[in-house]
Amino acid sequence: MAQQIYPLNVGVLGATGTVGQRFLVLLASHPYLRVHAIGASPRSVGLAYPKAVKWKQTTPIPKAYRDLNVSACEPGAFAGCKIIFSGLDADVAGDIELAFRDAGFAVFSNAKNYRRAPLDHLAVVRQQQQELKKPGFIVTNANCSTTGLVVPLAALERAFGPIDTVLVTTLQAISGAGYPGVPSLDIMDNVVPFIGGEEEKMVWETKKILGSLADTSTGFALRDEMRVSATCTRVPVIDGHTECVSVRFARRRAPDIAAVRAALSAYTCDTQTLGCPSAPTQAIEVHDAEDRPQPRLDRESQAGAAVSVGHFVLLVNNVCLGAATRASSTPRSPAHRDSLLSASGGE
Ligand SMILES: NC(=O)C1=CN([C@@H]2O[C@H](COP(=O)(O)OP(=O)(O)OC[C@H]3O[C@@H](n4cnc5c(N)ncnc54)[C@H](OP(=O)(O)O)[C@@H]3O)[C@@H](O)[C@H]2O)C=CC1
Ligand SMILES: N[C@@H](CC(=O)OP(=O)(O)O)C(=O)O
Repeated sequence: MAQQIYPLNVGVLGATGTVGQRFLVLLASHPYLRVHAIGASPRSVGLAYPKAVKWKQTTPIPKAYRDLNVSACEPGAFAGCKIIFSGLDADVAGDIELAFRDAGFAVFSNAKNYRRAPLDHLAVVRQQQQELKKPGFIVTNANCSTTGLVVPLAALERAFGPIDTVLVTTLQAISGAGYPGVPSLDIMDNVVPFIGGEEEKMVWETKKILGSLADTSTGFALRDEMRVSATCTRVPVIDGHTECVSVRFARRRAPDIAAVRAALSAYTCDTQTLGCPSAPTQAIEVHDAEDRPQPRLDRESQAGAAVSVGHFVLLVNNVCLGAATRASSTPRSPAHRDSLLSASGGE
C-alpha cells in the first residue's frame, strides 16, 4: 500500500447546520483530517462561512474557517478531498450523497436516507467498492436516539446474553430538529409527545445495529426476534437526549444492580479499541447519584462522546456521539488508520 499523506483533506456537506457546525469544531483539532471544502444550500453558496452560518456553538468559529467560502454541494467543488462528511438535510441528502459516491468519494452521512441500504455497513465497504466497481461508498450514522440506546444494550448483551424485549421512552432535545427547528411557542413550557418517524427508526435501527452481518453481499441481518417499543417526546432542552429504558433478557432473570453497573462500566466500544482520537475514555459513565444523568450537567462529559447512565435512564449528546463525533471517529493507531482510510481512497 502506498504511503498515506497526513493530514487528509476532507469536505463537509451541510456545514452551516446543527450537525455541520459540530463537525467543523471537531475537525478543527483533528490530528490527521483537515477541512478543505465546505458546502451548503444555494442560499449560502459563495458566502464566507461566518456570513453564511448562524453559529450556535458556545466556542467561537475556529480560525481555519473564517476565510473559507461555502461551495455548492457538487462533487466538482470538492476535488482534492478524500473523505466527505455529510450533515445535509434529509430532503436533499439522497441525491447529493449519491452524486458524491458516484464521483468516487467516501461519504460518511448523518442523514437517514441510506440507513436501510443493504451494503450500508463499514464491514462491507470493500464489497460495495467491488460490486459497484467504483471506489465511492456511503456509510451512514444511526439515528441519534438509537445510538444512545444501543451502547448500553450492547454492554448488557455482552455480559448477560440476548435481550428479547426493550421498552424505551425518550425526552429529546430541540437541537435534534435542526435549525430553526421546533417553534418556541410549541416547545416552551411544554412537552410534545410525538416526533415524526422517530419511533419507527428507533425500533428498526436497534434491530439492525444489535443484529449481525448476513454475509458480505446481502449486508446486515436484523434481530427480528427482539421486541422493541419506543415512545419519543420532544422537551425544552437544547442538547442531549434522555431515554428511560427497560429490558428483559431472553435466557435469564434480571441480574442484580451491582452486576449491571459492573457490566456497563467495563464496556469498551470499537472506537476505543481502534484508538480513534474522538473516542471516549469511558464508553458508558455509570452515575452513583440518584438524580443523574441530567442533560445540563452530563451532556458535555468526554466532549459528548460518552453515554451517561443512572438507574437505566441514559443521556446521549445527540449532536456529538449521536452525529458528528461518531462519523469523524477515524482510528488513531497508524495501522488501523491506514487500512480504514485506504478504503476511503487515501493513498
Ligand atoms: N441534529 C441532530 O441531533 C441530528 C441530525 N441528524 C441528521 O443530520 C442531518 C443534518 O441535521 P441538522 O444539522 O440538524 O440540520 P440543519 O437543518 O441544522 O442543517 C441542514 C444543512 O443542510 C443544508 N441544506 C439545506 N438544503 C440544502 C440544499 N438544497 N442543498 C445543499 N444543502 C442544503 C443547510 O444549508 P443552509 O444553511 O445553507 O440552509 C444546512 O447546512 C439531517 O439529515 C438530520 O436528520 C442525525 C442525527 C442527529
Ligand atoms: N430525529 C432526531 C434527529 C434526526 O435528525 O434523526 P434522523 O437522522 O434519524 O432523521 C431528533 O429529532 O432528535
